[in-house]
Amino acid sequence: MTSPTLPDTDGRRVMIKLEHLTKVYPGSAKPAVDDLSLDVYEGEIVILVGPSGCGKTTTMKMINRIIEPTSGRIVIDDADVTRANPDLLRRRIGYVIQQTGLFPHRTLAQNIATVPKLLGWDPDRVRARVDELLELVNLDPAIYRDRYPKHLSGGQAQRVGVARALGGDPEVMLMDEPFGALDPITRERLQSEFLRLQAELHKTIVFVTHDIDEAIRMGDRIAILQEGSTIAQFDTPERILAAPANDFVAEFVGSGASLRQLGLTRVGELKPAEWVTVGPDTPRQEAIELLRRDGGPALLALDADGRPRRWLDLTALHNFNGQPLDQAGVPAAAILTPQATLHDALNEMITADYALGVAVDDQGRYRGVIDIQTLNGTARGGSGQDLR
Ligand SMILES: Nc1ncnc2c1ncn2[C@@H]1O[C@H](COP(=O)(O)OP(=O)(O)OP(=O)(O)O)[C@@H](O)[C@H]1O
Repeated sequence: MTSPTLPDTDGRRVMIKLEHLTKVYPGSAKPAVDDLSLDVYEGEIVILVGPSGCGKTTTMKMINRIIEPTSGRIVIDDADVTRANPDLLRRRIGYVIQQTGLFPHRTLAQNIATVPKLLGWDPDRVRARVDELLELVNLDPAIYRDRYPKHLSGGQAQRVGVARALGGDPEVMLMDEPFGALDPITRERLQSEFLRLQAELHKTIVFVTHDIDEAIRMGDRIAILQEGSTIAQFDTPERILAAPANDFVAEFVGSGASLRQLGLTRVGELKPAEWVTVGPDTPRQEAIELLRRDGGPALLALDADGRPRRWLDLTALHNFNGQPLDQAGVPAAAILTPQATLHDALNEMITADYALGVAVDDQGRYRGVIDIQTLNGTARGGSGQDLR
């Protein structure tokens, strides 16, 4: 696939272009998909999210031509595939669905080998690819290669579904509620695994869900659809949460939007506020004066390596009996690594002694504090960084 690029206004390459796509099922008065136009950039995950029956699956099935559009055009990698041979097209598109669609009477290796075989790869290359893909989705090939789908848990079957879709190394993946039938814990694990995989593979992905949390977690951009696959808003998760385009989107995103927004920001992205700190060898009298001058409720004692250890209030300092300062007072909880989200921060802070999170670097060294104003500022769409 070495065709000329098709830049859009941002200069990013468009990999999938839907133009005025419409589907009217025979006997239906209303289109299931009504004049949908949408661009998907190379290497991004676009989520289609919307209420049941709004036309998400119909849209996906049109992209890989399981369903023929009534009108409109589909362009993939610069080629108009609206009239391309559907069998050839499907070898270039990985398709993952909720029910996995694995062939029950074929081993997992045979399932995963489906497209590579159709592509005419030699048996050694197919075998190597199957093992590589099983490993990629965290299933040991020695154990799983010769098993049958019925021997798998839901999560494992879904992993094999992903491996099979990746078989021929397609540039485009269509994923229709791939994790929809899994319990919440398995679902979150597979979402994380898939995001890690995508960070390596950079596929262009259209992903359908009706779960807004999944959309926010997985999407580079989210198209919120109304009936007839009409786009209510097509934007990044951050902007959809911060500025819903209309009442439909606001209602769909729901009352938890502010909390969800906190899940999008990592502590490492913020400049934490300063706090008064002391080291293990700071003399007690100096610590007391520091705290009095600061007027705050407590000092943060760091150890010799600069890691936060204890909170020291005036009582703790007065009761001090000579031990190093990083062993007095109460333990510093709510320690936040750069990878922690502000949602994690809130969770920690509400049970901490001083309702403060302590931001540390990757080595656990003190960077500053995160307080409720930081969270408030982020939830309200500001920087939330000027705190005290
Ligand atoms: N084969 C079909 N024949 C006639 N109508 C259909 C057919 N398949 C889907 N529809 C109708 O088209 C509309 C869109 O259906 P579609 O399955 O695309 O929606 P969806 O958004 O994927 O829904 P869900 O989230 O429930 O899977 C619905 O009104 C549905 O009843």
